[in-house]
Amino acid sequence: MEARRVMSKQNDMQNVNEAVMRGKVLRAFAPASTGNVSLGFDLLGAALKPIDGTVLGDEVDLELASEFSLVVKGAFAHKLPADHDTNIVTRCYRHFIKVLGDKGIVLPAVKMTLHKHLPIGSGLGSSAASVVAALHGLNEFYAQVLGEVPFNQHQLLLIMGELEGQISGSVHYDNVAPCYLGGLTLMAEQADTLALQLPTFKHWYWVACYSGITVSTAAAREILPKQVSMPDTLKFGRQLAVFVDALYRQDEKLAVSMMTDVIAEPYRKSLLPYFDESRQFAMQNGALAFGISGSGPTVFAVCDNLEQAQKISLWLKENYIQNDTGFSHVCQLDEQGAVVKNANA
Ligand SMILES: Nc1ncnc2c1ncn2[C@@H]1O[C@H](COP(=O)(O)OP(=O)(O)OP(=O)(O)O)[C@@H](O)[C@H]1O
Ligand SMILES: N[C@@H](CCO)C(=O)O
Repeated sequence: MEARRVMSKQNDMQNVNEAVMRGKVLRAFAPASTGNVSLGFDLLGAALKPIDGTVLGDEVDLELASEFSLVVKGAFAHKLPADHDTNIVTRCYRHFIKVLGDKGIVLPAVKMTLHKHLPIGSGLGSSAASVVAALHGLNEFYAQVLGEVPFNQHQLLLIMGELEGQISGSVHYDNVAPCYLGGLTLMAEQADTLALQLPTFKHWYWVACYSGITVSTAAAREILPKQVSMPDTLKFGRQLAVFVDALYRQDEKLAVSMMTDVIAEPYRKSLLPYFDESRQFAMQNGALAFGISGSGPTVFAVCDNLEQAQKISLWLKENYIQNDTGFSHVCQLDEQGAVVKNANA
């Protein structure tokens, strides 16, 4: 009897909040991210933000509706399957509602609008940005209906990894974690600690150049050897450990000397026309490090000087880009990660 009274009080409260939320549109933004950062295959990732204010990430709008629907807009909307049931945003919604439904929490439906700004199969964590914007948006939207967030940060990140894994072929957090949390993140993948935020070099610029071609993450994983040699294993472990130590001690020279890729780049660069020439130009023109962003084709160059970063970005624009969908941006790390705002304002 008492439990029923509490439940009915909750329902009354939910009805009041639903009424308040009617007509309100919440917009969630999730930034582009670079996975691996050369030395941390599947374990290290960073969120990126162009310094010129360009929106580099996906946005999802949410508003109350009588039934669920998804609208897809934006520069890369036409590259996604026409059937919205296969869109990862729809899958996020259904999963989110089901997990809560299984706990007896029944929520009103939403209309979601995905603004697909990130190219698909780009190496910039495109599906991860949709997953993070959708799930963070749902969590914050329903928090306004329920009075508290349905999932805490850890629970939500677990769901993000699971959903991202459904389409990229394996669960790896190096895009969803930095995209959601911001900054540079190292995966711990423990029951109570999924990802750790690392210190960074605040004066670094990250040039990110997308060539315009598509490389599927699943295909780029398929071409990697199934075994790693003993010398490469030792080098990988040493580089990652020393890099993290160098970050904590802010030893830039040592950190930079660890930024090479023994796991993926030797195999994946064959998928990337003009990779070697681009690396050569970047390194001869002041880059501290250069590598493949995630599974490519985007490449990144790290610089400690804005002029050099701009020069490298321009050269990549003119030489690495293959078609008119490509772009190049000088970025810094996006320390905020996913954010929501009131889209009515
Ligand atoms: N909202 C979405 N955003 C991106 N991809 C989506 C989305 N919904 C469904 N997909 C599908 O998921 C797959 C994503 O493939 P993949 O993992 O290779 O790309 P990605 O996440 O864009 O890669 P990257 O991390 O390199 O940017 C594609 O087949 C794409 O059609
Ligand atoms: N760590 C993943 C990132 C995919 O964007 C990979 O390199 O396959």
